[in-house]
Amino acid sequence: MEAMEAISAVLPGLSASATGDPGSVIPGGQLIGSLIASIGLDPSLFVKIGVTLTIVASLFGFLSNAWEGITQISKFFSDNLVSSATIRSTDEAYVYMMRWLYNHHISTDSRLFGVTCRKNQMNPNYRQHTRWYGQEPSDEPETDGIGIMEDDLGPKLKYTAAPGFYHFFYKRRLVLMQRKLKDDYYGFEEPDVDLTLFTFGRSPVTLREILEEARKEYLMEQRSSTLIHTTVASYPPTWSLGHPRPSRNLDSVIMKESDKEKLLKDMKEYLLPNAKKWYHKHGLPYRRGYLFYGLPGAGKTSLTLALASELCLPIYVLSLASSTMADDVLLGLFATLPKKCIILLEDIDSAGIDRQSFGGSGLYTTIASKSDEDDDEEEEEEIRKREEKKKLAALKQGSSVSLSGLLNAIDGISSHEGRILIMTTNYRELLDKALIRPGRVDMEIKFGNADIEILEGLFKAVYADENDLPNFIRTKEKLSKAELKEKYLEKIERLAQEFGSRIPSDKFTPAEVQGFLLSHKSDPEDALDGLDDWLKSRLQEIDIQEQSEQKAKERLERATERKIKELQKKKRDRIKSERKEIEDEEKEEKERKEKKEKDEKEKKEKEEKEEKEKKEREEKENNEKETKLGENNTTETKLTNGISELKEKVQMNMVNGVVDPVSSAE
Ligand SMILES: Nc1ncnc2c1ncn2[C@@H]1O[C@H](COP(=O)(O)OP(=O)(O)OP(=O)(O)O)[C@@H](O)[C@H]1O
Repeated sequence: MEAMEAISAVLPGLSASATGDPGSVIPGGQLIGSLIASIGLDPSLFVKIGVTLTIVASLFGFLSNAWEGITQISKFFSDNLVSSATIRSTDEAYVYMMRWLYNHHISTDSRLFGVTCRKNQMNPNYRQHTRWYGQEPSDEPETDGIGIMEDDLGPKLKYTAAPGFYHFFYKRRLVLMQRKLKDDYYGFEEPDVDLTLFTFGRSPVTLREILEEARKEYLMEQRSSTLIHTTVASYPPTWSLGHPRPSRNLDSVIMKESDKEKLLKDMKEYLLPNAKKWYHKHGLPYRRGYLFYGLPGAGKTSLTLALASELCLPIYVLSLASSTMADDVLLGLFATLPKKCIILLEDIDSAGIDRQSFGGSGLYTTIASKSDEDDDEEEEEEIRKREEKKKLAALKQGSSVSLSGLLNAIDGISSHEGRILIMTTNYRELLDKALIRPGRVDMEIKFGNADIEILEGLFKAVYADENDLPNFIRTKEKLSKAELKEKYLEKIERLAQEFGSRIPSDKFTPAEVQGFLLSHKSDPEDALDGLDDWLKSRLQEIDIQEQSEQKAKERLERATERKIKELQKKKRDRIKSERKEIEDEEKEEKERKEKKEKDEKEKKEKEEKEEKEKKEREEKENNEKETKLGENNTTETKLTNGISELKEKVQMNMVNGVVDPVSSAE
């Protein structure tokens, strides 16, 4: 009964039916009521569920409206009352900011943090540059601004703020920071991150101050390093900043002092503030070019790096031997160079190799265009050069940069003024003259094997480090630090001279000698002790190498000789066959002429004969005619005479009356 009352409270129609009230509002209510009653459920449960659902629904509605309201308010705030700056991790400014955050201990000590021991974790773009010259990245500050330190066990962990919201105070102002992964990051590639800074208020001044401070701090730090830009293998290739390399002291490059001084003076003069005006006044493009040529490992790249450090210029490195390099790419890269920089063009001999090897234009066109009458010697020399070039081309992966493409890039319209161009090559003799003519190359520096001066210099460069006073000077005297240093330097000077005198001059590259010294870097005397063994083994190696090179050279010479002979034979055969052709032609011509003359003669004779015959025939005919005429005349005369006789006879007969006049006449 109680149940029925409850039901009737919730479902009046249903209860009405149940009680047999004909005024039931819900059809079937009676049936549902009796079903609920029959399974013994308390209908008030439904009431409670219904009420709860209603409350939850209302709460959701309220919350969603409240969220909407909050979103609107926050949007209003961010649109009107908040300033923000967003930096992508692919941008250089990101590096400045991350370094700044690291320096100021912001985000690295946050509760949520990312951890890695890998280098350059956050920036895939920059990571590519660590492959510069095949070297492993050093422990210099990385692109996400955090230096990796190593302990004895290996790289230490580094901490970065995880994606999310952080806050910090800058000049007593609250700054919010959000690190957010790019939306299209799927987890299997390196994450690209957006860093956004917010300040309250409509003025962006605080944010700009932070960014400017970060930029200054970063660039000041970089002053002690050289910024090296390389190309990224994207399409089209673009410049990208690699991780900075520690500045290289010019003194650490051992070469002829006079060359070094001359070069530095020239570059400094070129970079003087009024130099540009001077160039323009004299109608010259404001550019300067240098060629460093010679053996590999003799210091060309080292000198470039040291010059960049000395002159505080960034370096832009381009390798023409790279297979991705092409004329249009080169032009594009030159066009985007900054106003003052060093552009280092490596392996310039590889420009145009393909073209020359396959005889498009250039050297081989020149050969081809030479007439056959040229000196054999000259031709042999050209063939030799060609063989060498082919060999070289085979050694290198073909670059598709043509000579004209390179020249265009160097001093074409799109080439910026103000830059210093340094070209390096191991094969100066293979360069096109156009490439190294004055105006493109204003100064050349040759790098060769180490002579005695360089050997001593290399020794001193490794051991005479004033900051690194050695422990190998053992003396019982009590010496001050300065005295100890002097003594040490004196000793190094002596050892350097000994070192220089014991190594054959011009036999080893500076890189080789440096390699040996570095294997004894903690003790100069140790280096001298090990020198004989090293020299013996190296000289043996060099001997073997020279022998095999000699053999290869001889093989090449023999092959070249054979080729030259073949070509000469071909040439002789060709000349011979041409000569024969000419002779045959001349003979044919002569025969033709003779035949013609003969034919003409014969024809003439024939004509003459015919003429003669004709004449004779005519004469004969005439004669015959005349004879006939004579005969006719005789006959006529005879006839006339006969007729006269006959007439006379007839007349006589008539007179005599004997004959008929007609038959007598017949
Ligand atoms: N003249 C030098 N003075 C000091 N170090 C040198 C010198 N030459 C070579 N080295 C050392 O040898 C190594 C190779 O030198 P570097 O790369 O400058 O040679 P390179 O002439 O540019 O060679 P490549 O033609 O192969 O590019 C470097 O580690 C460098 O420090």
